[in-house]
Amino acid sequence: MSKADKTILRALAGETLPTPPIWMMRQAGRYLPEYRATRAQAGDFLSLCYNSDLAAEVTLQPIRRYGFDAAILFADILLLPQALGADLWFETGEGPRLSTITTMAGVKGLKPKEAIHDKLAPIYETVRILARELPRETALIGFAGAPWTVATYMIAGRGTPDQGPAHALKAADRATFSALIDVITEATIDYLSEQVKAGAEVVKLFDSWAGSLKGQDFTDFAVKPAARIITALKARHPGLPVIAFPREAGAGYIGFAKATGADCVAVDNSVSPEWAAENVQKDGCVQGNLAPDHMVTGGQALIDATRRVVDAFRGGPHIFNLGHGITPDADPDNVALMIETVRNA
Ligand SMILES: Cc1c2[nH]c(c1CCC(=O)O)Cc1[nH]c(c(CCC(=O)O)c1C)Cc1[nH]c(c(CCC(=O)O)c1C)Cc1[nH]c(c(C)c1CCC(=O)O)C2
Repeated sequence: MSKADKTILRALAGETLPTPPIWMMRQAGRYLPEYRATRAQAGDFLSLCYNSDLAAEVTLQPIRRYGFDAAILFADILLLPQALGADLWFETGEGPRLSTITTMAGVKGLKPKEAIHDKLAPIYETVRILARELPRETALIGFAGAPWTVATYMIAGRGTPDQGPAHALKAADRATFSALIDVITEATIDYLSEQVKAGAEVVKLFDSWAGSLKGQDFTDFAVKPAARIITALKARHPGLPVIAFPREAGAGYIGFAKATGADCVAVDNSVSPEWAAENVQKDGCVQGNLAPDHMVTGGQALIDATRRVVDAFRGGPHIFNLGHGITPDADPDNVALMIETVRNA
């Protein structure tokens, strides 16, 4: 089998396949007992991210268990801010905490992008291990956070329900806010480029909080940074496929692929698959969008909803996925049922 036969790469190139390739956001995660065991062996989540052998191991676990068509590098979008000089830690049961950046002096105090690779070297090593060890039919996806989403954590120092602190800085001190977006954008290009050099075949940009950017802000801080990153990456790595995920963008999903140069737009489950087929898939490959709750609840409702997603996207290129990451309370048997349903639909 040659690289060109990997089903995800075919879908990303615009091919309509009889059965959509499938992978799952957060497919390596706490719902899997083998993940919990390896995480315990590493000590904590960040130690797992920076231990290349163990990070490769947890990336491979869902591939062995389920035979997904793609593996996603095990890491986190907040490793980049840490490499830029922010402090980062995870509060058990709560989530990430970072030192905050809210002034121009703070932005100027970040490390130059050339300095990020020392800290991120173990991530590139994880990619190299995976490029060697993955089954030949499995594509390897690298990723980074999109600048807006990463900035929301760097400004607030934590996850926030409405991204209030980032919106406040954007309103009060546009120059500082824009300078931070620029620093993240430039560093993200180099970070993803190193992942590609190490063996990532696809890259995905996670803009988890894109939905809270409205109007011109969506254009300036979701569309434009993504376009800049994608243009630069494709100049360095001709033919590199890119998936963009402007989560909860709603009408902002329309035209996003054309405006950014993304080969595929991942859609969350707040839009119906029929709407996404009509409005987004007309421009190319779509990824999504089964509600992650079905991985908890299972049963006939899971089967029906899975078939509905497959049927809605049958007329064009599609990568089957959830609308957001699988949650820790999911039942691994429901994942198997979803995959069986997709492959027999
Ligand atoms: C916002 C964001 C983060 N990280 C990420 C995003 C964007 C996607 C999204 O919206 O989910 C992206 C991410 N995080 C992780 C991956 C690895 C690849 C994958 O499995 O999809 C990816 C692509 C591992 C992870 N990142 C995290 C875990 C759980 C850590 C653990 O094992 O305790 C995993 C598997 C931790 C994390 N990391 C982050 C938060 C808010 C949390 C805490 C919430 C939680 O616990 O689920 C930041």
